[in-house]
Amino acid sequence: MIRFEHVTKRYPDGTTAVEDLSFEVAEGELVTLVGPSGCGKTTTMKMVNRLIDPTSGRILLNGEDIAAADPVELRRRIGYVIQQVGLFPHKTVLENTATVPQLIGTPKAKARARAAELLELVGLDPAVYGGRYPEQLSGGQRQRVGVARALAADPPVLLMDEPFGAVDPVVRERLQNEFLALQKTVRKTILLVTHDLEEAIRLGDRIAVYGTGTIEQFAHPAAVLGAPATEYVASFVGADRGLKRLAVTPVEAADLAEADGKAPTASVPLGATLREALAALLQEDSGRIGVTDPRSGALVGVLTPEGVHRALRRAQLQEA
Ligand SMILES: Nc1ncnc2c1ncn2[C@@H]1O[C@H](COP(=O)(O)OP(=O)(O)OP(=O)(O)O)[C@@H](O)[C@H]1O
Repeated sequence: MIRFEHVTKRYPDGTTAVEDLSFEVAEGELVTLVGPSGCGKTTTMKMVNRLIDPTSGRILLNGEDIAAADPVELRRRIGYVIQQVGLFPHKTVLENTATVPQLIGTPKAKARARAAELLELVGLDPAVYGGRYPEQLSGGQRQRVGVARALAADPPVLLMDEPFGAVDPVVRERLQNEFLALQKTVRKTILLVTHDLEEAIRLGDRIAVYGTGTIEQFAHPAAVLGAPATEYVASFVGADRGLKRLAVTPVEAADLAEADGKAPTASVPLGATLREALAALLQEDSGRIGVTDPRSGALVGVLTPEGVHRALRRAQLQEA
């Protein structure tokens, strides 16, 4: 869906923001870009909707080189959510949400009906909040409006730059969870920038861990945590509670998929830690291991990297 091919961006002052980036985001996938300040995340993102053009390399959207696309037309297909939300202060919540559909010619009544639906979807009752102005909302509510507005034109692709950055940790976590539930329904192709590893792990189907201007590892969250590709990723991840969480979180029945077909060769018992399970999983070319009943030894189900990911998310929620 979104494909970077050897993309480099050098700013006129000589700063190389990103160098030789190549990666692909599949349709319906949520990829988080994580890394320290100044590593090139925002530059990567802004090249997708042509707020910035690459110095070399190319970016394909659905196989089409975006360098040939009309930027205005391109941005209609790509929703953009930024930390400072950028709501129009003199427009109501409903008007703000309906802005893009109206710009592209959706009749006013229809655009507003759709806006009300979306507000409902992001957890804001349109009857209560629709008529308010942005300054009459909390930070978290404003961010929800930002998400609703980005979804209003129903773009297949969403770019989100620290979308939950400006709120306190408790609200942030709630917004993240609501957003995950929403993504299950809308299945957009999403690139989300964050400097927060916890957020990257919780939200990402896959994570791109940035060094300086390059991606050090692009992988499933469990692989980033369990098998960091470089020393740099290991130290970035090591500073986090993620690895410790692997060591203290048990494999539960809810994390497993059904054991159909051939039984996996390796297995761990239910209740083994995620770290043990991940160690076994990383040795298995099939990408799945069996999980057995600790007493009878009977196969209970199979564990895949997605199961480890689910278990980690569960553990994070329990800690919250
Ligand atoms: N217009 C510009 N001109 C020159 N250098 C720039 C410009 N914009 C960004 N940079 C530099 O490019 C590098 C990457 O910046 P970018 O904003 O992409 O990083 P980031 O990872 O998003 O950082 P943050 O998390 O702080 O937003 C930084 O060194 C930054 O100073």
